Amino acid sequence: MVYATLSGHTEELAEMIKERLEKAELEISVEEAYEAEARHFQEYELIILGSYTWGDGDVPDDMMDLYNEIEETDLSGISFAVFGSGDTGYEHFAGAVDHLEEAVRRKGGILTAESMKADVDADSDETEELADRFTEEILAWREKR
Ligand SMILES: Cc1cc2nc3c(=O)[nH]c(=O)nc-3n(C[C@H](O)[C@H](O)[C@H](O)COP(=O)(O)O)c2cc1C
Repeated sequence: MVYATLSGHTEELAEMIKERLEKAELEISVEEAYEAEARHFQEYELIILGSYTWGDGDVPDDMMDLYNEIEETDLSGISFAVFGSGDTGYEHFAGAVDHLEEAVRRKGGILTAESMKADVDADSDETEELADRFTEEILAWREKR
């Protein structure tokens, strides 16, 4: 799992997702986006990308190097899931999630679950439910492999 966070919300989501996957006995390693390199993606069964959104629905700076690498990497056969934190008060809610999803798709990556977009102002039950759904889809995909 690779994520970018500024004020910690995306990190909280990452933690929720990690907990759930570990409960299902999956082994998961977590890195912040600035530490990660797309060329290592092929070493993993699944890559989970998480990001907050910046500017006008944009991928934030600390995700940008990785995003650009993704654009230059053949992702054929590599499996992904994407999540992010955003604010529905902005015109492009969690736009970075859409950009990452599109980049993965363009480069031939396989999206294994519907992307998860969590509103920073949502109550915690709602966010927990989103995380449940997201990880359940990932686990269902894994069962089918
Ligand atoms: C300057 C600025 C621009 C933002 N632009 C967007 C945006 O376009 N769309 C969106 O959904 N959220 C936007 N946000 C909200 C953040 O993505 C949101 O607060 C998120 O929860 C931050 O995640 P983090 O705590 O992991 O850093 C913006 C926030 C700031 C401060």
